[in-house]
Amino acid sequence: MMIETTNLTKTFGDVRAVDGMDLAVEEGSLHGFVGPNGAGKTTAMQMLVGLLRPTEGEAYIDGEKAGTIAAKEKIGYAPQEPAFHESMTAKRYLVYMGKTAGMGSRANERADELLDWLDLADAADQTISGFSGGMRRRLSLAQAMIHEPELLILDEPTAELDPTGRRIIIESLEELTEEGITVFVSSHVLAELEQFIDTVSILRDGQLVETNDVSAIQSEYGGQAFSVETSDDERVVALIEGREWISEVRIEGDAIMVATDQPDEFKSELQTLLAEEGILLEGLSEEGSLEEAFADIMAGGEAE
Ligand SMILES: Nc1ncnc2c1ncn2[C@@H]1O[C@H](COP(=O)(O)OP(=O)(O)OP(=O)(O)O)[C@@H](O)[C@H]1O
Repeated sequence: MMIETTNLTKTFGDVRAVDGMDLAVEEGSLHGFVGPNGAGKTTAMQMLVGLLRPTEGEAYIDGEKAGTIAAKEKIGYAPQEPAFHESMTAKRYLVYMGKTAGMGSRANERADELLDWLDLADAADQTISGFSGGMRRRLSLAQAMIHEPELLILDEPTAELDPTGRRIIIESLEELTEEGITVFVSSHVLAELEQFIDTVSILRDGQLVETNDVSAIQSEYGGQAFSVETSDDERVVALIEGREWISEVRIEGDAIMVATDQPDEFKSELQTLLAEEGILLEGLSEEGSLEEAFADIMAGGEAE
């Protein structure tokens, strides 16, 4: 396991910010760490990176106890509110961070690679104080990656970004999947992560509510729901019932309600079937998403 915690707990006075968390994240996975504001995500991450000491329980990073040098060397961390040396240029800052991590002359080349990768090459020689919010997030990600860590821990890397800024970060994280890096990324908006994470843990009031494959959570909580209107609803229901890309189908009023954990498959198969049968598609709208499933989990009091 890349991350393994047992009864990980942190209390601040009466507040159990993280409460008996047993978490396991496999090497190479892209793991979403999701929960509403105040759920304990930042506190848990700070224990994993060794910035906070657990009140109870333990955390291990690839077998090394969290907080030890051996564990820290494996981790790249981008905090929720990154703090930079504002008067440095982006390039100098990255090289400096690389050297601090013991990289030597390779830091220079690595900084250029990362600036390039994160669309910051043109800003390499600008001082950080003039950077926009989006540029700061990207620089923070570059900083986390400078020493080629095995595990990236990213605290809400897309928070407060405009859609373009979000897209650049998410696309960058998607690319990491191919490199086998383990990514542990938090957000309070599951929809932002669900397109690229493979496993997810959901945290509420310091406790893990659920930890599973994204696809399992999607099907457990109904997956994606669609409302479909056609010229012959009954015939369509008869045609699609029992197909492996359908979890549930029924007629509700003037529409067919469909739940599926394979929405893309569903949409393309439905269109093929309707065309073959000469049935008209009069309306197709998305009714629910993992985000709604998440809202149900949050509201459902399912914590152990
Ligand atoms: N240093 C601290 N002293 C006292 N209470 C704290 C401290 N740090 C966190 N808390 C409390 O612990 C709980 C969890 O906070 P934490 O920041 O870990 O949540 P979070 O899930 O990261 O939330 P957000 O998405 O808002 O950052 C909150 O109730 C918070 O007020």
